[in-house]
Amino acid sequence: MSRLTATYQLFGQAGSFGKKAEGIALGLTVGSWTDLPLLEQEQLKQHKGTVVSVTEFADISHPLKSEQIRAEVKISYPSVNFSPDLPAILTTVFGKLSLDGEVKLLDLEFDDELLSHFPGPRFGIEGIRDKLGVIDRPLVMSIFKGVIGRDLDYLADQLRQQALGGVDLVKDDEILFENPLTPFESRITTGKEVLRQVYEETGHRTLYAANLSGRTSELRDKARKARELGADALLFNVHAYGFDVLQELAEDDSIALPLMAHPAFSGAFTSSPFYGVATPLALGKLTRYAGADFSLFPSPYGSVALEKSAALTLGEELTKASGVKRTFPVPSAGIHPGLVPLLINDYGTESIINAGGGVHGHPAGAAGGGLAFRQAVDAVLNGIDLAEAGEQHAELKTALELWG
Ligand SMILES: CSCCC(=O)C(=O)COP(=O)(O)O
Ligand SMILES: [Mg+2]
Repeated sequence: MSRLTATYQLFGQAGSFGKKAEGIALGLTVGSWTDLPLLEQEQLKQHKGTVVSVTEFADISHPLKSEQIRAEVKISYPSVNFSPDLPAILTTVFGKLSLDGEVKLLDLEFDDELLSHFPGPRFGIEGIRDKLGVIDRPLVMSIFKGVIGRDLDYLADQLRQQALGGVDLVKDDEILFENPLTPFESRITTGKEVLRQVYEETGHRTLYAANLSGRTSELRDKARKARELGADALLFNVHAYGFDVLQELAEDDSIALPLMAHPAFSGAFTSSPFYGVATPLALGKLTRYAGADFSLFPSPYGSVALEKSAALTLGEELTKASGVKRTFPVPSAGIHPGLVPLLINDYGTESIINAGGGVHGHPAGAAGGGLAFRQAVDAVLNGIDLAEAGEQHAELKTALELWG
């Protein structure tokens, strides 16, 4: 019988966790158990949650309640209890429970039967590399900045400068929504023309991800229109909408565009050490299962930093072998060329170096900023120290002087 196993973090008195875990396993499935007549127990057996393990960490006490220690409990739920979609799954394993004190959902393990309902990314790392024709290095992405209140000409120029810097991808900022100055459809058609011109002039291909936004009921039609207009990819604020909305978009054959998941709003339910959902599960495994080809997240070193082990586990969740294609890890926020060695060391070549301010803030403009990143990537892959590479490349040297 197919089952889903959830791992939770709890705090409490040593020795108290077995009872607590049993309460969760029953409370989220059949309710009471030992009070039931044998006949009813037999009828409900296949629906009952089961405590798989209880692990107490006697050496890790609660930072504010010293009498309490940390524990991890694993509970398995029969898949027959829920329909195979993330809203039903999340409500089963962490619905009412998420409101019940200091409980954090750390992980979910899907068996093969359940995973077969989650096709994952349509393109994945290999599919995106095929589109770009780049197979042997981390990709470089930049972000439109300061474009609210600006017109299409301004956007077109900013896009041209970024593409001339040799970046592989450019994404809208997640705060650029539908607006009269730069409507979604015009951004796509104008962007396509700008990138075509740059390709003709330089032979360099850049893909543009426009922000798919608006009411949920409008998204499918907007995304289909984007495809008709020749869009390269779509940015999506998945955590403001919900995983299932992403999955619907990813599975729709009439959309069939790469989808870039932005982490906006996720901090609201991942950041607490005591509550919510672990970051590697939310921005890693579930974002991948829901079909994102790219997952953006705060790197361990930039301006909005994630705790390092969570940031590394997140990257592993996106790329480790599983029944679905791999999602590109995109560690972001406050990234500048001096961080490229750390990023490649931590995330390897199957990742994307992504920067907004670190591209646009370059004294030689966005084109110089993009070049500095590409020079930093090439230096790292060739085993050359950045400072040494900076002696050969003026853009990199300037960036290192500015940001270190
Ligand atoms: C919090 S990760 C998302 C990255 C992002 O959307 C962004 O605008 C980063 O910009 P920055 O200038 O910090 O590179
Ligand atoms: Mg942004």
